[in-house]
Amino acid sequence: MPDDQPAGGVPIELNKVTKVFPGGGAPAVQELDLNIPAGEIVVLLGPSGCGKTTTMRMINRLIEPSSGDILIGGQNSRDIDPDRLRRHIGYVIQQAGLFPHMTVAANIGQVPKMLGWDKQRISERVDELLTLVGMEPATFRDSYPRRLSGGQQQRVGVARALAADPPVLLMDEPFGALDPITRERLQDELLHLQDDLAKTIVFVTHDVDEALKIGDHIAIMQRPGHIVQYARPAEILTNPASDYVEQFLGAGSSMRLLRLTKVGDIELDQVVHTSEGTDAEELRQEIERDGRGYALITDGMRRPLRWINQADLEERSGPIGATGDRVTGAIGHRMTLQDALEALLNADTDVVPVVGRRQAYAGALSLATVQNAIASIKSRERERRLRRGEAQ
Ligand SMILES: Nc1ncnc2c1ncn2[C@@H]1O[C@H](COP(=O)(O)OP(=O)(O)OP(=O)(O)O)[C@@H](O)[C@H]1O
Repeated sequence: MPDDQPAGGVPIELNKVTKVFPGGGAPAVQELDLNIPAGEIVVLLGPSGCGKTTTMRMINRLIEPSSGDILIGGQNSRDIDPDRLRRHIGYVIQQAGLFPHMTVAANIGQVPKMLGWDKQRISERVDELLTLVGMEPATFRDSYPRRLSGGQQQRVGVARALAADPPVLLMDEPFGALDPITRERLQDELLHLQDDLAKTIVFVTHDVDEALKIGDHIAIMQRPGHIVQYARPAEILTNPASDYVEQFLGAGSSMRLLRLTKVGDIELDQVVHTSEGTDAEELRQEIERDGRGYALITDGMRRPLRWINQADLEERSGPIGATGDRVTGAIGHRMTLQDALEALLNADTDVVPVVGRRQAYAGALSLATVQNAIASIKSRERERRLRRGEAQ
């Protein structure tokens, strides 16, 4: 692990890791195997006491494993000095764990200071990180943690963990104490940050929805301290490995798939679409061939303008011009299917146009399209499972 760390993440491998606390009876973690790919967010998900925190804390050696190996970037963590290891692994906990007597800047600059950075470099880094987590440096640099809201404290916690640009971040229920709206916002911000940073992040939660949203992979844990399923979120939803997993996930897997899937990821309807210059008679014939009875009129940049019905075109010729009913709302291709469904239910029409880059027409969505998409995601996951079963 060189001191001059690359910005991206490194893989972490846990091999048969066990932790028995002195006098603790059953192991807190038992022969746990886990491969965490570089640059991914892996969520440890499970009920209280299943060993999530113990597993995480063994990675930075806040807890020493009783047996087994943990490799970080290919190097056995036993061979790395614990202080040095912890300087290369950012750690974020619930309620941020900031030092109350230190300013925001001093909190963030703590590890760089230990690493011997000069004052100027630390100060620049603090400002850079505050900006990164959405806090105005001039306003917050000299504040004390108690003056900050829970969400702001948590942002500072993330900034502090990122200070020395570690390849690995451990996050132990970092948003657990926040109200639902702040929590959602910080989850979004973390995903946004991760797009650029590509750290290896181990994230502990017992909130199923948080895990599904944040995780590239999810490890579902069961007492005593082992993993019962390790898979991508969609697979866990469509193919829970056991009754335990199914029960833990609870009801509503289809609703959760709606939340996981983006409009741009599904097959959209394609409706007849054309510009205002099109001849009315030609369009009428095209609508008739298509069979839906309507078409979408777009502008020169292919942005949706109006819906037009076959009946509006009867006995007309020449350019269609400004005929038709104005499109009142479009669905963005980055929206989740859940948000799209909400938009559909509130729309004046059964079909709503979907727009991609520069608001250009990309397709259309109806309730039936969404329903079909969910059915096909489920059947794809089933097929994948069958193929894998045959390959084994
Ligand atoms: N220092 C300790 N000494 C003895 N037993 C411990 C210690 N820390 C944890 N344990 C036990 O190890 C088991 C796993 O605890 P751990 O905190 O890792 O679970 P968890 O899944 O993170 O739970 P939670 O969601 O409640 O934080 C529990 O039975 C707990 O009581």
